[in-house]
Amino acid sequence: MSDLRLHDHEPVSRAHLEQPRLPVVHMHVFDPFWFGYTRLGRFRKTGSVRGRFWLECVEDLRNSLETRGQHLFLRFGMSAAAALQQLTAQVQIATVFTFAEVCSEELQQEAEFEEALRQLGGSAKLVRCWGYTLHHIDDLAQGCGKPPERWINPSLSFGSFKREIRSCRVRPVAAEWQHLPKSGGLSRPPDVDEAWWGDVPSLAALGYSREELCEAEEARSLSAIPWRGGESLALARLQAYIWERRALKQYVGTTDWTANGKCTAPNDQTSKLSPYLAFGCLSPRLLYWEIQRFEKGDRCKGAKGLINSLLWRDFYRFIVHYAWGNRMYHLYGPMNCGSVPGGHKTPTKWCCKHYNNLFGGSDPRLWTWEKNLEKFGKWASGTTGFPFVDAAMLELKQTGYMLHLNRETVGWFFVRDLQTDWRLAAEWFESRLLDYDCVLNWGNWAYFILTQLPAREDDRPGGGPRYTLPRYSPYLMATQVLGWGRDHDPSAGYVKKWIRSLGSLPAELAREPWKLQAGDLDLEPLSDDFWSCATCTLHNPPTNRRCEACNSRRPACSSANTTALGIYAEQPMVPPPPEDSMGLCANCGSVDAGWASEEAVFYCETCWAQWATDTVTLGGDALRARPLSGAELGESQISDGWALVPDAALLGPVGSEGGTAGELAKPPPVAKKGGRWGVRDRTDKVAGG
Ligand SMILES: Cc1cc2nc3c(=O)[nH]c(=O)nc-3n(C[C@H](O)[C@H](O)[C@H](O)COP(=O)(O)OP(=O)(O)OC[C@H]3O[C@@H](n4cnc5c(N)ncnc54)[C@H](O)[C@@H]3O)c2cc1C
Repeated sequence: MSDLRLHDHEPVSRAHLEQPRLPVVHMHVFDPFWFGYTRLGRFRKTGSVRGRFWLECVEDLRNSLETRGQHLFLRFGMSAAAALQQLTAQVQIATVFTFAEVCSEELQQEAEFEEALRQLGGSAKLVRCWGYTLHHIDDLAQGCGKPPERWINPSLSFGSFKREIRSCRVRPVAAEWQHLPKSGGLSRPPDVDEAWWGDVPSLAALGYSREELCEAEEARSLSAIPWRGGESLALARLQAYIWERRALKQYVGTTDWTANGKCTAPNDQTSKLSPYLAFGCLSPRLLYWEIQRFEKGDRCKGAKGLINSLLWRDFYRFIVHYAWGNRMYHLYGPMNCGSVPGGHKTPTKWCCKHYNNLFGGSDPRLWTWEKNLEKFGKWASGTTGFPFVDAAMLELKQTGYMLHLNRETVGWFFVRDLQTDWRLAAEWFESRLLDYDCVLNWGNWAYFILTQLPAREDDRPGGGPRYTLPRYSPYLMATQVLGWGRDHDPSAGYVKKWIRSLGSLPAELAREPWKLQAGDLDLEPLSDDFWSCATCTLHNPPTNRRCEACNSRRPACSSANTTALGIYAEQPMVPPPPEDSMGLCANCGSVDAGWASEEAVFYCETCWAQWATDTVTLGGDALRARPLSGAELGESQISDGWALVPDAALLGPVGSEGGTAGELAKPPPVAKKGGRWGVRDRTDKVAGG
């Protein structure tokens, strides 16, 4: 069983209903592959916080089955194919019902399992059922009026997907097998010794170290939501969110970034159901129908917002299945694989538009994609010097959770400002996220984050003068880092929660500590209060070092304020925008807010925006005019990625957190399975429901 629930579970329903006279074995296997290491960064594939959640889900499932007179066949330390062999020593298998997979590693395991089943001889067959999505794959063709292969292509946008899927129905929740009477209705389990069924393993038995066990333990006390796994808790959370707290009215949606105050984790502005959806403890269809039921009595914008979020899940799952395949893991993104077999030869219209977006975006093929472990290490360990980024990364590391808003912020900071191979960051998320889900994580990185690269003059395809301004700002480019910090964490409560050393600073300085200069900590007062000038008595804003009227210095403060700021006493790893943002624009001559270029020439915001618009207009044609040559896109560079980096180079400060140096130097188990970094050019068929 891969979706760890009993409601709306097609494989379980079909196993019980289609051959009611045959006994049914429910099986779950903890394959060591998932507890190994990621390919590039050698991080634990399943961090211990998620590992513990997984065990809780399985425990809950086993209990639910037992209350219905059923058992769960459990094995760990072996693959599902090996477990199948143990199973066949006791029972004869007629049919195996399972969920269809779409990502390469899961497909690889599915293929191994199918092969093991085939080698058993006999007539046993594997039936793959479609699960996971709100819309059933079999309904797409009829609902949308054309076969999905015709319209789901690598450059399909979410907006177009939504338009197409609008007329497709959502099936009712399939709960039929649960309603069968306990005796007589359900198929019986096979008659074998109790010990044979196996037990839920401990984290230690799965190979986690003592430090990792402590980490999992601590996460619960640090997290705003003490996550526990299991279908029962998922259903309780759903009930509480929709019916008890009627929280749909407060839902603003993960991508509605204009709604302020979203980074206080316990609030109801998002559902916090993602770990349950990721482990399949909650069916998206059950959630959908509950939202519809709520809407009948109480119409609200939040209901549409939450359904929209579920459509994002569908979008990624279907596009990976039909179009992206392994291109999702490509350095240049799934729409822009260049000469990769099956990839686009030239950028599509969609990607030109998106890579030249509002932010003056550029084509990822033109980037050097540094393999800079020092930068990555600072990002992952929450020591970039930008508190809004660091707080989010510390929350992820210590609890396994991060709000969508923060995922975007740290992601954009990573690609725009650190300009390091984004796949390493995606792997860090893979390891750490409690709600990790292959298509959602890699899909969001590839579709949402990678498309936000800023353009620089050097990236200009075709040469010749094109931009009105010489270069993009040398300063922090991910505006979310400061802007969203101000909007969503006005009191800096979030930042201070995760970075204790900033606790005594006023909100603005806690968010932007570089505004403190040498000697500032000796000045009075460091609070949110205005301070009055000793010379002229004017009340000055808390961040002013000198009086606005007479230029006198702020009075000295008591020693209580001289907290050790650690890394925040220094400049962050990317220069923040200069404090004084007013100046004479070198382009239009006005005195206005703006910032300087890398050549230290000042331009106002309007001219920068105009430059970005010109980039959008001109970028597409220019890119199409000059497809990159094979020489620029060396085949090995494309397919090998970081595999070209010697093992030793990967042993950085962050990599070493995944285990000892000795462990890290070993070839990762992932490599044996391969698959993920190749390009899959077929779509696997699944059985309809
Ligand atoms: C770089 C990056 C990586 C991500 N990795 C994951 C991941 O591994 N697993 C994961 O579940 N989500 C991922 N997301 C999407 C999103 O951030 C989370 O689903 C969301 O924060 C979960 O919180 P929630 O349940 O309160 O969301 P809600 O707003 O309550 O949304 C309900 C559900 O809709 C789905 N959903 C919401 N937003 C998105 C989205 N943008 N894309 C796809 N599905 C969405 C999720 O299943 C979510 O639980 C990622 C986003 C980014 C930017």
